[in-house]
This record gives sequence, structure tokens and C-alpha cells, in this order.
Amino acid sequence: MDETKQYKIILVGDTSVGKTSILHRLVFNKFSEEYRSTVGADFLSKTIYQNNIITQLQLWDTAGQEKFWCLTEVFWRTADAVILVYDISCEKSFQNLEFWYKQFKSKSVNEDGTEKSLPILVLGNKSDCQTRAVKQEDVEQWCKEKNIKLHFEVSAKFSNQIKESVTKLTEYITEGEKELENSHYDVYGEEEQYSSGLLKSGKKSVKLHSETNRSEDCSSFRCCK
Ligand SMILES: Nc1nc2c(ncn2[C@@H]2O[C@H](COP(=O)(O)OP(=O)(O)OP(=O)(O)O)[C@@H](O)[C@H]2O)c(=O)[nH]1
Repeated sequence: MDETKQYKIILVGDTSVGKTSILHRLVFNKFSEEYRSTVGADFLSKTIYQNNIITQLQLWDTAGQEKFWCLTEVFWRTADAVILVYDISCEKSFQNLEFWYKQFKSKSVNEDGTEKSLPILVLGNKSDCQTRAVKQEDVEQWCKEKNIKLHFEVSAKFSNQIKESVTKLTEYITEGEKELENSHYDVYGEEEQYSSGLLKSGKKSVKLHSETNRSEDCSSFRCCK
């Protein structure tokens, strides 16, 4: 019988960087130019079949607008990985990665209060934009400082590197687990199958987190869309 794994992955990043668009591309293979801000958090699910392992991803789309952010320690306690998203055409969205990094670090603690070390994927979205404002090497340097191994530039609009990056993150989580079990796992060479479906739409109560400041976000600059 196939083994089944379930992972909860949380996307965070400034408003308008394209978190919802990335998930819609990944799950429904669709893209919309329209912008509707996320309130609270929603999740979409996706299943990956790989090496007789069925991996069910619960992908949480969170609000980039601080006033709609409502993620508590309890929510983060069950997280298996985080995706930090910035917009390659908006410098502020990259600068604010530090804010998002600190936010989730402060929230993702174990029950005994010790820090949880979650796998992190950094995505620079809107790689289709002509107006680049964030240098790839600056992001690489930032990732290096934080010991983050996974960084991709992606485009939700043109479906560039979305599937690949999330698959890589899934492999990374699985590898980490296997390492703990001290056994080998071959992640390459098997066909993947993706299923989609909106399982739940959450409009959560609003709680303002103001312990760490961040710069003005992308929405006020209206970067490349
Ligand atoms: N050119 C381009 N535009 C994109 C891309 N991804 C998203 N957009 C546009 O950027 C805008 C914001 O996208 P969303 O996916 O709603 O952004 P979000 O990060 O979920 O925003 P919040 O819900 O406020 O946190 C929309 O107008 C999208 O059409 C992309 O890859 N390329």
C-alpha cells in the first residue's frame, strides 16, 4: 500500500506579491489579473504522487495586509514548512522579507516554547516583469545569512517554476524526515500527479500584530501586475 504523508505549508509575504496567484496557478492552473486581498487565511490542497508516496499538501494562503493577519502560535505549531514570497519588481517586498521571517520565527515555537526549525522556500514572484527591482544575488545573500537553501524566481502569470519550486520544497521536507529516520529516499524520476480543490475558505477574526515594523508594502507602489 502507498504511504501517505500530509504537510501544512504556509505562504507569507507582502500584500500584492502574488501569494494567492501562486496557489491558484499551482492548484487550478489558472491566473487572473484581478486583485482581491486575502482576509485572514484560506487553504487549498494539492496531492503529489511520488515514489509510492502520496503527499497531501495543505497550502495556507495568508493575508499580506497586516490588519488582516491573524496567525497565532497554535496555527504555526502544526506547520511543516513556510514559503516567503516577494515580488521581483518591488524592492520593498524583498526588504520586508525580514519582517515576515521574524514574524513567523516568533510564532513558530514548539509546545515547550523552543524554536521550531521549519524548512523555508523563498519565492521571487512576477519574474515575467520587465522592471526588475530586486537583484537575485541580494536575495541569495539574504538566504545564505539565514541558512535558507531554497530560492526560486517564479511567475504565477506564466506558470514559470511554480510546480518545480513547491515540489522541491516537498522533497526537502521529506528528505529532512528521512534523515531523521536515517534512511535513504530517492526523490527523482517519478511522475507526479496534482489534484486540486478548494477545501475551506476562512474569513478569520482580525488581530493586529505590531511587534515588528515593516516598510510600506507593494500595494502603495503598484508595481508590475
Ligand atoms: N505580472 C504578474 N502579475 C502577477 C503575478 N502574480 C500575481 N500577479 C498580480 O499581482 C496582483 C496581486 O496578486 P495576489 O495573488 O492577489 O497577491 P497576494 O499576495 O495574494 O495579495 P494579498 O491577498 O493582499 O496578500 C494581482 O493583480 C495579480 O494578477 C505574476 O507572476 N506576474
